[in-house]
Amino acid sequence: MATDLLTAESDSRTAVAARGEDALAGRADRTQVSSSSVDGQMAMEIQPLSRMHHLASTDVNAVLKDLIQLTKPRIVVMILVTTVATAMIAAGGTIALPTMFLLLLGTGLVAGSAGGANQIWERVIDARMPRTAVRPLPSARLSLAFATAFTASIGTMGVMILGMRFGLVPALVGLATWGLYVFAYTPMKTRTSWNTTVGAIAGALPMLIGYTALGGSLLDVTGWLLFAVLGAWQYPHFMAIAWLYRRQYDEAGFRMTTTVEPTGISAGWQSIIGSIVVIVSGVALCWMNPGVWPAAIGSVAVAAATLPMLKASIRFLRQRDDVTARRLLRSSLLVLPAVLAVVTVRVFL
Ligand code: HEM
Ligand SMILES: CC(C)=CCC/C(C)=C/CC/C(C)=C/COP(=O)(O)OP(=O)(O)O
Repeated sequence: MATDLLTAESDSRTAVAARGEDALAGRADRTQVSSSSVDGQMAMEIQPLSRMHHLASTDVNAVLKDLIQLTKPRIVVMILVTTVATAMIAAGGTIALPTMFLLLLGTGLVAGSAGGANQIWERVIDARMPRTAVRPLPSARLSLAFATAFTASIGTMGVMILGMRFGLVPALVGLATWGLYVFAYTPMKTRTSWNTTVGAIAGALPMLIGYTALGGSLLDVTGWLLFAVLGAWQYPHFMAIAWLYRRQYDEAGFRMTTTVEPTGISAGWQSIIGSIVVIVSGVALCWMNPGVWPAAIGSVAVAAATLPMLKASIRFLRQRDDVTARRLLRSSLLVLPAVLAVVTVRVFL
């Protein structure tokens, strides 16, 4: 998973970026919108004229692939990992499979819709970065209308599933997260590097969807400690990315910590502080349930699980280059599930 992200910017990506800019600038004279009915659903895409023919199964697969890409699937999967943990912590026991399935479906659809709305909003600026130019909208593989209809449909379905099966609170938290991510975080990305803080709040709020869906309350300290773990984790996670893509961000016009403070010292410190807050909130979570020994063992386990990310943050601060940033990103993606596993298991001891 991490290898995809970490792959060096290739020439082909740059070429796609140029094509995407062309398409968005209306210079895509070799493209044409086509539509076809697939399993009762209208599927639309913009295809090169040379490929204009009846939609074969490969085209259907390509459209499905693009729709999945529109939802930022890797982020959604990781959000669902956090949802499983928070739901189990709130339930304090096992959860019936159909209940878990509906929770993951509802949360996944809302999160995917948020990713889609973000890509719709950023379709022009995304065409300027090799990393994002390959996305379905900047590279004109999906039409704006189809992407919008899909994003609205899955978002509505997700909120309805959460509301009807789990109640108003998780549904409203989902809606608020969507709104914060799309209407606050997304426009802030080109204005101020404080966007990361707003993004971290949006990224951490899904913790409260799973938590409130399975009986937790918004007034519980536990729910907010879970929120703090994910909120703080995003600093090392994103500072590594912000360093790796700093030139692309800068050239495209995004204001990130590493573009406004290019030495990386601020990014390094933010990663270290974020890692420490993950340990502190994780340890606090271990003490929220009775039992001194399980709490003490859990605390040591949380610290041990987060240590690779803290060490990688310190190494990055001391030697700010792509190698240390890649290690930091990789460790962040391993540390989050590990910490969540520890605090979840602790509840059952
Ligand atoms: C301030 C908040 C965050 C920012 C700015 C951020 C940004 C990013 C970016 C730019 C990528 C690269 C995507 C790509 O390769 O095109 C990424 C990857 C990823 N993010 Fe985040 N992210 C944030 C929060 C989160 C959250 C809350 C989660 C889930 C809990 C998450 C999980 C992931 C995963 C799993 C990847 C995939 C890594 C890979 O492709 O190997 N991120 N993030
Ligand atoms: C339930 C629900 C609504 C969940 C939504 C939560 C969500 C999608 C969080 C994402 C966190 C985040 C800031 C990602 C980066 O986006 P980016 O725009 O910086 O990434 P990009 O540069 O790759 O587009």
